[in-house]
Amino acid sequence: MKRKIKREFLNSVDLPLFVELGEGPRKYIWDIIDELNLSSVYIIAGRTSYEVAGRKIAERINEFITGTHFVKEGGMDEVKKLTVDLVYHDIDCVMGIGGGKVLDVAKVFSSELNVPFISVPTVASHDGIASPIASFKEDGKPVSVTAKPPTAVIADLIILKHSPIRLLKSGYGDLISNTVAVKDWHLSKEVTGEDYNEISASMAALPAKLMLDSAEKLDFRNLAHLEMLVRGLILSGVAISIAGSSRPASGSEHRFSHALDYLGYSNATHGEKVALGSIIMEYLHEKHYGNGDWERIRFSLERIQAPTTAKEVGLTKEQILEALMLAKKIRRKRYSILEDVNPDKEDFEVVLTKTGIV
Ligand SMILES: NC(=O)C1=CN([C@@H]2O[C@H](COP(=O)(O)OP(=O)(O)OC[C@H]3O[C@@H](n4cnc5c(N)ncnc54)[C@H](OP(=O)(O)O)[C@@H]3O)[C@@H](O)[C@H]2O)C=CC1
Ligand SMILES: O=C(CO)COP(=O)(O)O
Ligand SMILES: [Zn+2]
Repeated sequence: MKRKIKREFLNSVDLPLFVELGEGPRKYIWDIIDELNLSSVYIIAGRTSYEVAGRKIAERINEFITGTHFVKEGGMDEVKKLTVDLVYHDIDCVMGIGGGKVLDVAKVFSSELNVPFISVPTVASHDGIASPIASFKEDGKPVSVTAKPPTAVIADLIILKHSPIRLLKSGYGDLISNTVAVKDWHLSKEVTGEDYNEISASMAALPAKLMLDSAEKLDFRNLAHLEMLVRGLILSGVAISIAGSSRPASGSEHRFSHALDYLGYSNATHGEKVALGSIIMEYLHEKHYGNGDWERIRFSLERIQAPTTAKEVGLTKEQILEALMLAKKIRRKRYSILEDVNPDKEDFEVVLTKTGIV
């Protein structure tokens, strides 16, 4: 199969210019503002994240702040309203301080204004902290929106250490899901000739492997371990920018999670859903190509006390099967183990039983 190599992206990849990750990195905010020659920073935050991190940042850079918005529902409607309200304001940077909902609004808003985006995550629940992707709901259905990646990421490990543990575990789930996403991507390269970027794939897969290798002793309240997780999520975001799509970090396991969202099933977090999907899809990769170790994924999730069964995420067997069948119909162009093996409902039932998900 002759492959079409995409070369144009080499000159046009947008990557974060500044990444500050450590204890109390907000001391660098001044320097970043100075380096970027900014004068009017617009803050987007959540009520909690503002108290946890935003207020102190605002005090530090008070003279540069031109306004603050507290995210309500999130989503494209809120971005559109902000854009209409503020398009003629003097804003030369948007700083998002918060969880995924806040960062997604800030990311897309900054893209609409075409100004730099500074990402200040207060939770590390998924790889959106440094990626060019926002994930919104429209009429209750998930939609992925592509924006510009952050110009700077300022991740304070002390704040993240005290964030809800369930969200840190979700970050772990999203990161290890890259293992499956990259296998799907590689499979597609082999079967369909899809363009594949080794650097992007490695940046996504290696931190995921490191996490899985460390699962035995992982403790997210330990700063060194937490740093490994956050670094991995940042690299995952950069891998997405390099690939020009979420391909390295979103494969069949994310399609399962999107299907659950379409159907409106489960209140599980993004990371919990993609982690469950990873067990299922890794099983298929292992069974059909001997490429994978689904038990290792399940073990690692058990080890960090994240859900590995339908019951733990409030799903029935029928709901999971329905989502798996729907996952096959979503994003069909993104060739994966689902297209390759084309499992039917009975096949999926076997997977669910063998993996102990139901
Ligand atoms: N871009 C992407 O690739 C992806 C984006 N998403 C999107 O991200 C969102 C989910 O993100 P997620 O981070 O899980 O959740 P949220 O952004 O909804 O945050 C969860 C809760 O944590 C609170 N919070 C934030 N920081 C802290 C802290 N340090 N300590 C205590 N509480 C805190 C928030 O409060 P408050 O808001 O009041 O500050 C909020 O109530 C969804 O909108 C989803 O669609 C999901 C997957 C991928
Ligand atoms: O969650 C993501 C990557 O981890 C974003 O991917 P999607 O493009 O599937 O929304
Ligand atoms: Zn994800």
